[in-house]
Amino acid sequence: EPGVVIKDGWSGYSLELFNYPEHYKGDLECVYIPHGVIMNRIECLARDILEDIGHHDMMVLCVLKGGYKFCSDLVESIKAQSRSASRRLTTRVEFIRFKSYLNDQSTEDLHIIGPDDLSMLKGKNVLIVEAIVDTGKTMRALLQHVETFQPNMVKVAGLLVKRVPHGAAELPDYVGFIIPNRFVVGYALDYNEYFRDLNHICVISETGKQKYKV
Ligand SMILES: Oc1ncnc2c1N=NC2
Repeated sequence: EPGVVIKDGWSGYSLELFNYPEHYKGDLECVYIPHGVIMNRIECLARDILEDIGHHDMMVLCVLKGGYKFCSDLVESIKAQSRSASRRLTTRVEFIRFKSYLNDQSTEDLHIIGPDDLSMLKGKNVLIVEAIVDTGKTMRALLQHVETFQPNMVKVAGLLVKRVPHGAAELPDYVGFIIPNRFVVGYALDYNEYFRDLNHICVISETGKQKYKV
């Protein structure tokens, strides 16, 4: 199975059934993926990752900002499961950001902000951790960039893969959920920097879109 598939018709859970920050009352449509479901799915991904690349020291490349919660919880779960399997596994985390500059054409130019020197990746098992993959552009740009540092192996973990037209041809190696083409927030996914402090993955309401529009 490539991941938990959420169908287009999924209307999410009613907000009244869940706890979320008071200041977002009225700004959300529904709870799309509750925090507990996210966490359990992450434990499964951690187990698969450990089986595949847990025999070597691991270099985790966290794609900011959206990936910081997924990365933190995933690394914790990998460490917890490697401890209980009494494995000695060091997991180092590096952070990179993408600045997609819109030049005068409509094309975007993906520019990686982060440590210029990623030579510490040489010979290592690298795990790229992204919260959401839609077009797959950043994933491909990052894979290309990482390959130049001659890692031993590179794998990609994506919490969410969005079904978008002309979407990513290839899926990440580890997929949390495959979701419809809707704008989701929460669990570090933002809308103009809002909703990162929301634990569940939710769909933003029209009110919320207007309220936090820039
Ligand atoms: O649904 C989304 N929510 C937040 N951020 C992004 C999304 N898709 N690409 C980037």
